[in-house]
Amino acid sequence: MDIPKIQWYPGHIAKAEKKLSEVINKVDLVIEVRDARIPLSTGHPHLNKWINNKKHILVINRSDMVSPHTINSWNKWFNAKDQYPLWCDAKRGIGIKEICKSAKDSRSSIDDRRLSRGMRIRPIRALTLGFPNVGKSALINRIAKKRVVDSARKAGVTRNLRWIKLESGIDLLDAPGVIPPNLEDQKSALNLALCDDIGEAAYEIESVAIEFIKIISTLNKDKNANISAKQISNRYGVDITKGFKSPSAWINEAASKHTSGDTRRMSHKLLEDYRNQMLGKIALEVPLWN
Ligand SMILES: Nc1nc2c(ncn2[C@@H]2O[C@H](COP(=O)(O)OP(=O)(O)OP(=O)(O)O)[C@@H](O)[C@H]2O)c(=O)[nH]1
Repeated sequence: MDIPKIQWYPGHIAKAEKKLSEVINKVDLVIEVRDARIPLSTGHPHLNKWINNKKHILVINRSDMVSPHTINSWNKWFNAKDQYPLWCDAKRGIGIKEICKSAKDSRSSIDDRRLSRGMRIRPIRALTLGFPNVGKSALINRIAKKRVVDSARKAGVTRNLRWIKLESGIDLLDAPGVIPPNLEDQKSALNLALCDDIGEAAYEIESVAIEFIKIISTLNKDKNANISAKQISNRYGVDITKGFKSPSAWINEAASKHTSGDTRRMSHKLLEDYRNQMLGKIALEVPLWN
């Protein structure tokens, strides 16, 4: 696949990664948050190195944005790798109880570990961590049962650490840890761009929109995703299911109908509609068994 180039600054990433490791060192429990539409692209290859032997809960947020069928397939895939993700919708507060219970359950092994190292027992310290825009702040607010962090604010890891006391003997860091996007893998970078996890300055919006149409026309061959292709065809009045020439021809035709022929504006509209769930539940990644 000819994936559009997505730019980033390596120096910026190295600095952000260093800061993140410093924060991780101060906690006992890492609540890693990923995006249900792209559970692999929102996982970072260095994460295991950063979290070392700390307790780790894998949360997949935005469960409302994919189908129950997709969630089932992913569960089978993760379980086969001995991983047990907890799915949630932090916007509506679904799945939060299970995350709190899992954090509470991890207390005893963290306490035992501290005791075995001759350390005092204290409330365990937890950090939510993940790529930009996966829903970390929304999750913190749900876990804390109050608004402690602005859900759209760009939270940094540099300011003073402030802990929120939870009822269960857990102190939760009020700022999320932001993982810098891993853009070496251009396929993941494209998925992150589609889900708005990378600033628009880093990519050419029209080529990303063309890739999106390519993905939809491929998904169209899968009967479980058929609804999305129909929904998109109906919404814009340009058929993506049959008589489909090429992704750029589709964008041109849609642009002539909706944005006075402006393909850039049409690309923007298409991606915003996807991100705002106007196009149905579309998973950009599905499990691949090898
Ligand atoms: N549909 C849906 N939207 C969500 C969910 N969780 C968060 N959002 C929305 O996604 C947007 C981003 O959420 P945040 O909580 O700010 O994401 P974040 O990971 O803290 O983002 P950064 O601060 O950029 O790192 C907000 O508009 C939230 O309302 C979810 O489970 N489902």
